[in-house]
Amino acid sequence: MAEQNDEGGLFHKLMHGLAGSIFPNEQTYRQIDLSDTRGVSIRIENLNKFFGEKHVLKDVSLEIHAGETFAIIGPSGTGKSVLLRHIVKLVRPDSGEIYIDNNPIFGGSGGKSSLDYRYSMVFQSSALFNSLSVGENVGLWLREKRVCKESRIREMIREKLAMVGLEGTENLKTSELSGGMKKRVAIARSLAMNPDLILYDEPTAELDPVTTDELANTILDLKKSTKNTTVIVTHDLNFALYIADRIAMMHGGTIVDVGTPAEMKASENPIIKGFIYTTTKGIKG
Ligand SMILES: Nc1ncnc2c1ncn2[C@@H]1O[C@H](COP(=O)(O)OP(=O)(O)OP(=O)(O)O)[C@@H](O)[C@H]1O
Repeated sequence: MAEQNDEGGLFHKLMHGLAGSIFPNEQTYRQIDLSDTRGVSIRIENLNKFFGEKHVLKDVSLEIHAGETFAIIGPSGTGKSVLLRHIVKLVRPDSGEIYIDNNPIFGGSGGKSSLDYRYSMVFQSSALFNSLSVGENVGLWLREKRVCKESRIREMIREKLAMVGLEGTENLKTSELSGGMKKRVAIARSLAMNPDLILYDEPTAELDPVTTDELANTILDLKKSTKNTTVIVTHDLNFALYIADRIAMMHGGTIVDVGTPAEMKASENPIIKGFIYTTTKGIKG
């Protein structure tokens, strides 16, 4: 499992199915203007990570622009999730740095180390609390941080559920939902904090093709109504081609290439061509 991070504890973050936020101190929570969301830029420089003898990330460098929907694709076990977890400081690199809006998050030299941006992560499992209703799950972070009055929290829960096409579901039991609905509730919960950065780890895992399409359209709709930066790790090539502004292909712990969906489809790189061929079973289109 991922390591303890230095921003308040891994358990606390995972408990909510989202990564929370990086603020210099707890007081800042009470001064948050939740209507003020921006997209953040991410610059990953020469990141290396070893697990024992295993060199999982090999000098990874990557730039993700503010407001972009960026997909990281590649076969299983190539380091996609490990890279994603570095971006939210669930894992520390052995060397290298990640800059968010030009601030080094691991405290390298040349910038402020304390940041004030909100990020949330939608985990593969959705990580909802079955004992809570849909609305209670969505409102968890807002209530815990007491960022606004209860009446506004209820309003925000309704707004976020509407954004993912689940209006009127706040009183449903979470345990009664389908996999696709759970995923959308998990997204609504992540949206509750109006994140500047939202990360998805294998969002289409365990979803059937119809539900995957619905999820893709939900994410595309969110792109129109939010300014945040979105990073998606997936091995679902078609999903990435459909929703991403740009895509990075990972293979064996390195970034093979980065480009728009059209550029990736037209790539002559044998690793990318091979991945497209195997995931589409050779079907052209
Ligand atoms: N905490 C850890 N301790 C030891 N090894 C790990 C840890 N986390 C990941 N790994 C290893 O790092 C490699 C990359 O894992 P990662 O989960 O990033 O792959 P992935 O590309 O996301 O693929 P998948 O979609 O199958 O998860 C794998 O070999 C995995 O076993």
